[in-house]
Amino acid sequence: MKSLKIFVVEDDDWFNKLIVHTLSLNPDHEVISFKTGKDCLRRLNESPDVITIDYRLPDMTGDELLEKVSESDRRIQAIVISEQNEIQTAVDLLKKGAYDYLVKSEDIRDRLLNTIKHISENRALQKEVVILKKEVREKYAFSNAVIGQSSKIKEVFDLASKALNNNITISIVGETGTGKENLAKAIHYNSIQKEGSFVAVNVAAIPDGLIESELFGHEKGAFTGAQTRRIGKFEEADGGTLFLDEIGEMSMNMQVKLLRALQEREVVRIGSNKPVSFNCRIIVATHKDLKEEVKEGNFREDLFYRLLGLSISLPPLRERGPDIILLAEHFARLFAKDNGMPPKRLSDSAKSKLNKYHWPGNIRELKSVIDLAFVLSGEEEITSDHISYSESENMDDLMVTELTLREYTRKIVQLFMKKYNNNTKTVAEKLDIGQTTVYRVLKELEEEQ
Ligand SMILES: Nc1ncnc2c1ncn2[C@@H]1O[C@H](COP(=O)(O)OP(=O)(O)OP(=O)(O)O)[C@@H](O)[C@H]1O
Repeated sequence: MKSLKIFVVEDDDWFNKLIVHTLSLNPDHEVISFKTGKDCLRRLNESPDVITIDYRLPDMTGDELLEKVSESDRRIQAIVISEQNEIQTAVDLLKKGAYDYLVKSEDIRDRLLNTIKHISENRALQKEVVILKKEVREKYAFSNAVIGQSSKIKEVFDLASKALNNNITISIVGETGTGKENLAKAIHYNSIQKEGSFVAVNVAAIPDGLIESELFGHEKGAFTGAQTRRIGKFEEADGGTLFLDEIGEMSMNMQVKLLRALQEREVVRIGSNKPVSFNCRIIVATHKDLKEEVKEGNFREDLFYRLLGLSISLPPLRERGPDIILLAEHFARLFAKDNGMPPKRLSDSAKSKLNKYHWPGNIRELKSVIDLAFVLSGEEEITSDHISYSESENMDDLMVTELTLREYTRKIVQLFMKKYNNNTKTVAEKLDIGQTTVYRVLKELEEEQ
């Protein structure tokens, strides 16, 4: 299939042939020629991508035809071709929506091909953007993006769903890796803000001196290094969602400016005195207890209340019961898909090991544990042998995870075996138990695997 349909409207026979010939040299172009504006309008329902319009047609002027074309379909790109180089006419036509204004000069063929090439590239990019937007939307459809069926995560879904049809500020609190940004994106792509952009700023990652310009933008020359004007994240997120991660790390000085911007719903770029209004949803996230931060004088109380909005608390993974395995299976499928590999299942021993761990790094940690297990495991199955935690399991960690006495015994024996180089005699002495007990526990562990 030809990728670009071009209508050529030109009453001069010789020039018409020249343009048609020039454009038809590219096999991707389907070129249809007309002598009058009316003939062209009659076939507009065939949805051309581009129309080249002679400025002086026998039945109407170039701008009349341009207006009719844009009224009928704004996506059609019009190139007006004129005998004379009249700047004012060119400006007027471009204002009316013409893509380009070319003069019938010697290099018209090259210039026309160049313009068509730009249009073609723009079209391809636009198509790509539409496809990508659709993909992102599918990826962040709630059921695909926020995996979980535990009662705690269901409460999160219920709360989040209340925010989809309005622009209420949302504050998400949760330990590191609990999925705060993931939830913020899912809310954005399912909300009335979804046509705008999702713009994320990690407050903790930007040095204090740069955060104002990052959020509010700056004018050219506003400070050393500001070589061009740059719009800030508030303006970038206009119509969409601004996600401020690690808000608890913001300096007091910047908190005052943020409060002012949120109250006035406008920002002032550094080096300017003209306020620019914005209209975006704000979602903030933190792993800190902001109320405590307010009490300690690290966070402004007025800003705290301004940002509180709909408050969603994301539970740590260890409190999400069945979600641990659901997520583990999800990440195993994802790893297989991303790497073009066949899927693998999780053995019962693997599931049991995953369920017993206390997950200090939450979902992010689970994802990397599963990625590694996938790589280390055999063809079809991930077993407990392939599951290893980066954090060494010391006695403190042991107590964080809730286990039965029998399971604690096994863990303790395992730890001591590691510590004393698998010397069962020393382990038995250190634990003040018989060596046969050590053997029995080790045998049980072996049988379990
Ligand atoms: N419920 C979920 N379902 C599927 N994937 C999830 C879920 N929650 C989080 N993830 C994934 O876990 C990883 C960590 O999530 P995310 O970055 O959103 O956490 P965070 O709380 O914002 O982390 P931090 O506190 O470090 O900023 C990401 O890869 C994310 O896609």
